[in-house]
Amino acid sequence: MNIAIIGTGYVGLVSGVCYAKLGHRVVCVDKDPEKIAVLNSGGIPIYEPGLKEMAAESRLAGHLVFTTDLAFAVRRSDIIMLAVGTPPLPSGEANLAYIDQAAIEIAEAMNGYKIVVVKSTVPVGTNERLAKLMRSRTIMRFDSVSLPEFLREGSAVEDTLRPDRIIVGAECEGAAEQMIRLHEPLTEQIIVTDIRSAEMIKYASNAFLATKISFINEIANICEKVGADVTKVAEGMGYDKRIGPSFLKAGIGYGGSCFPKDTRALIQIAGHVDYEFKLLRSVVEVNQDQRFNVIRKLEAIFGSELPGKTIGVWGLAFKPNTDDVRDSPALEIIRHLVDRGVKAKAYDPIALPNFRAIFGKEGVEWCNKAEEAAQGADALILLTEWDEFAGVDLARLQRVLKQPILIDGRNMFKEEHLAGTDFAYYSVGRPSLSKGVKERMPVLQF
Ligand SMILES: NC(=O)c1ccc[n+]([C@@H]2O[C@H](COP(=O)([O-])OP(=O)(O)OC[C@H]3O[C@@H](n4cnc5c(N)ncnc54)[C@H](O)[C@@H]3O)[C@@H](O)[C@H]2O)c1
Ligand SMILES: O=c1ccn([C@@H]2O[C@H](COP(=O)(O)OP(=O)(O)O[C@H]3O[C@H](CO)[C@@H](O)[C@H](O)[C@H]3O)[C@@H](O)[C@H]2O)c(=O)[nH]1
Repeated sequence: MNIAIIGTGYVGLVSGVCYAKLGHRVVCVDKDPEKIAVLNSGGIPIYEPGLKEMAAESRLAGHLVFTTDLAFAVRRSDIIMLAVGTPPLPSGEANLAYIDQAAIEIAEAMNGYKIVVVKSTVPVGTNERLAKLMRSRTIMRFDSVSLPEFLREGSAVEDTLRPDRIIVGAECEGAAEQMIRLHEPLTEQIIVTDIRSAEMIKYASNAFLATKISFINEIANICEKVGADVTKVAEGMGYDKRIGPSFLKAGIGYGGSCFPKDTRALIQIAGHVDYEFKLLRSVVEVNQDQRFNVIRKLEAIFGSELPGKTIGVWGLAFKPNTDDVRDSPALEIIRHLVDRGVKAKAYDPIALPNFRAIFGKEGVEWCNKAEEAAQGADALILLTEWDEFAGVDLARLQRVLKQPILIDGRNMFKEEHLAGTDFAYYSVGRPSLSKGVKERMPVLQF
């Protein structure tokens, strides 16, 4: 099939490369000429394991083209997929200006029948509104399809080539059939539904996963007070098939370009139909507070002496295997520490340049190596669970730090890692581990 993808960000690029891998003729369009220049020179503007090699193969086979010329891409394609951003407005609502603009440009370029597919995450009713907007700009026939995207950053290629399910929201049977044919090689779980339900499935899925995370984080906070271990609790819960083991990792709360934005947008969507989504409001509130547990632990350890201390920070990305720092909890944690007069030394294996570009404050020493960030620090906080950190020799790390204090915001280390070291170790919802490792530091109560 001939496919045009409008918006070559995360979703557009990964989808485009994967459809090309399946043998389709794909044109990826972006209005950002620098991005297209990077792609045309064989580079990849995002860090995503496996993507660069696959893109190179498909370009070589002539299946994948990158351009800024939207009209060219639309004219030569039968299926036009919208994958532009829908970032949050200050109110929390999705900003639909980019998708509206792209839809207008598509309509004005159309030279015959097209299937117009929305992959971007958009509020319920948006596909219908976009179709009206396009009909006011073209006399050409087209059908609308909502095809929400469920890929995760860091495992985006794998998620796209082996998805749990494909959701197709369509009114036109022919368009739905084309979508089934396109995705049949990937999964048997293709669910065809009406457009509004497809739009809602995306928000409901993200909101549910966010709810699981806030739930386990609250359980972790209680575990710290009652002396239970949240990792054991989550494991025990996860064996129940009705609950499942995934998304029950306690930590510093969720971040990234999707959960924070989509949970707030769903609260707004509900508000517009006069429904207060109380549960989701609490999920967001719990998540917002969870990141401050790291700071509360530092305050409990250093008391009024926290200003002036040097704190090493390991991990800036919102999760491992990505260089995306959008809504990363590390942003707020480090800004808060710097505002309190703390000197931060920060390191991330991949995301440091992106983080530094949006951090917007003085007071951080940017480090090229994990050990450099720990050197001479009064304590180390771990905010992203990169594999690199798991392999660190903690006995050596202890010698590098001014004081052997480690606050593990992701429960990365186990008792055996710490055995034989002198670390005062604090994690999330595992108080027994903290006490067992270091008697001279207090067992923190919050
Ligand atoms: N990032 C993810 O992991 C993910 C996963 C699932 C769904 N989504 C959803 O997919 C959508 C895209 O997300 P993203 O992270 O890929 O966005 P992004 O911000 O990385 O990329 C969007 C791209 O669209 C381009 N663009 C905007 N208007 C354009 C136009 N008129 N013509 C051509 N290009 C245009 C921008 O230049 C940008 O490169 C969002 O709605 C998001 O919520 C994202
Ligand atoms: O048990 C867990 C699982 C995740 N997280 C955090 O949750 C956030 C999101 O993680 P993840 O879902 O793996 O990453 P995303 O790439 O943001 O993917 C989510 O958001 C995408 C955009 O909508 C969807 O397509 C995906 O299905 C959905 O998982 C990260 O900060 C993680 O650290 C936890 O704290 N505990």
